[in-house]
Amino acid sequence: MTEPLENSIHAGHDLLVVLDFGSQYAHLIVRRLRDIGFYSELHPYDVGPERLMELKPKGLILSGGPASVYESDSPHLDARIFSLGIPILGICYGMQEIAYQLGGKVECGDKREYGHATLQVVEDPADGGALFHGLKTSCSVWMSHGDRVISLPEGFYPIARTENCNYAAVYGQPNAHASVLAPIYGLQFHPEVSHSEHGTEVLANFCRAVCGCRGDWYMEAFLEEAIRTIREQTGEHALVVGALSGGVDSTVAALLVSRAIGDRFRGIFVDNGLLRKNEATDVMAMLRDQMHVQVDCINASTHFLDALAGVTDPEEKRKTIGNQFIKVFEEQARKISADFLLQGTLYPDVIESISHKGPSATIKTHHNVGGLPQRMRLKLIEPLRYLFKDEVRKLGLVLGLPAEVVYRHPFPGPGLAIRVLGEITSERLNKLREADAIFLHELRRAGLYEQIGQAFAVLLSSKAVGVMGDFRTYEEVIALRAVATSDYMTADWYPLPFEVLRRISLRIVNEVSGVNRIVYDVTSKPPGTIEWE
Ligand SMILES: Nc1ncnc2c1ncn2[C@@H]1O[C@H](COP(=O)(O)OP(=O)(O)OP(=O)(O)O)[C@@H](O)[C@H]1O
Ligand SMILES: O=c1[nH]c(=O)c2[nH+]cn([C@@H]3O[C@H](COP(=O)(O)O)[C@@H](O)[C@H]3O)c2[nH]1
Ligand SMILES: NC(=O)CC[C@H](N)C(=O)O
Ligand SMILES: [Mg+2]
Repeated sequence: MTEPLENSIHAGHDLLVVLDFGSQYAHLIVRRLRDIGFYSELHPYDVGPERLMELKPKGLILSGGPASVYESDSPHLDARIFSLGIPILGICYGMQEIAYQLGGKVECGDKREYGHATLQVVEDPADGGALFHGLKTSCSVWMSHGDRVISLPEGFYPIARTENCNYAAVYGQPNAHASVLAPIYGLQFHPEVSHSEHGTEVLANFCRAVCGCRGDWYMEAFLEEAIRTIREQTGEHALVVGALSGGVDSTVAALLVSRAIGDRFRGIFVDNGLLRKNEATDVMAMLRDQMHVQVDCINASTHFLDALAGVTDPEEKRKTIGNQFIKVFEEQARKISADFLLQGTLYPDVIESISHKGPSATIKTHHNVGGLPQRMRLKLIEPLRYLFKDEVRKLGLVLGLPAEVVYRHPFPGPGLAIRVLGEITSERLNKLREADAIFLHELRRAGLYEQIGQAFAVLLSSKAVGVMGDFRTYEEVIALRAVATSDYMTADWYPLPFEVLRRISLRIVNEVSGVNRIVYDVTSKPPGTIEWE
């Protein structure tokens, strides 16, 4: 993701660069730092000193990683980086890499160490104490390693130990080692995980006391800068078009652009006939009347439903819907001669695309508008490109977005089409809409909506026999799905109270005609996915 600095937000903030050696916690480090007010970005471990000098970070953090430094194909830092005069903090593999490169020794330990350990800060002979300044001298930390440093490079000494690890934290004095021009710290434990007591304070000490960062990352400041950048990017006259779904990402992106350029932003909300009950009206009222965004609702439901007639395969549904969306967007953009396209790309999408871990298997083709730019030759605006979802939510609140929009459950682009299993007809869509509305209403009434990551009803593709008022029925089955999740990558089914389930089940079979049976989905992700198709 090498891109010109003037287009990014490095320029305005003290930057900390985290170099990714493949740890599953690498982006957690970035998130922790941002949470405590220090702007940070993830870059690949082999970014090189030239690019780093352009980025001008005030500090470098080397992440952990699955490899062992002494193996032949393990990832290594360009050694010139040690001489850039930038303070460095190595975490786990990062610390082992520092030792390995500067003349210390790392070997495979006889005991692996996972989980809690008690850290003891040791007597400090010089000035390596900045990292633990103001903290207890004994605290609990979280370890996850098999290798260990057995001798330190010249000019380095230990500043903390645990029972199994003499070098749980180490310090290298500037100039004590030939190629070290700024302070270097190493931690064998993981300060970024919440199980490490004082982990956040250790990171904060590194940023503030060692690197001299001011802690200038907060949403109000970001908002002002983002608005300025969008104005510069779009000039005086250009029009920007953006697809809006009422979901938090596209709504926050649209508010930002509207703030910056007013009615030169034109939002398009597509009623594709696959929306939830009252969704088109509610979303339009929120965007237009409440948030004063210029947005048109395009009713394309006949096109979508016609195209979906007879389609039952989940991937074919997604493709059909994606094509229909593109058609609508192209037509609208042509009509108003827009120059820019707004997209709600988030930082995890960017990280994913630079990951050196290689491509992963396609489970589902998630529809988004990513297919648009090449075909329309519109220039892209992606104001949320450096933000995580929780930062987008914070920004939404700063922009005055009501909490119910900010904390709304996500809703997939293909909508109810992937929740009506099997054939999609208006009649079946309507049954699902009614059942889904009852489910969500009862969750809100029971005060459970906010605790659940996502909840919805699914109309199954098989029918069930039942008895209603002495008559035999043979009707549709509804499955209820509610999951607890923070990132939607993994999820657990939510243990809804029996009384709530009982009320929902009773209401759906009584109020939605053509449905005679309700089941509750008790599958986590993995092995299930959140949606059924
Ligand atoms: N009905 C729609 N009309 C116009 N654009 C849509 C519609 N549904 C989806 N999109 C576009 O597809 C993008 C991807 O949808 P996605 O659901 O991933 O994000 P979101 O709706 O913005 O946020 P959330 O993840 O909270 O639902 C949206 O940001 C929006 O640009
Ligand atoms: O915009 C989208 N287009 C899609 O095709 C799509 N499929 C799933 N989802 C949403 O992604 C999250 C994870 O869903 P899965 O566990 O089903 O993959 C959940 O939040 C799902 O609702 C989609 N969103
Ligand atoms: N978590 C890590 O960074 C592990 C580093 C190295 N692979 C070890 O086992 O010690
Ligand atoms: Mg959505």
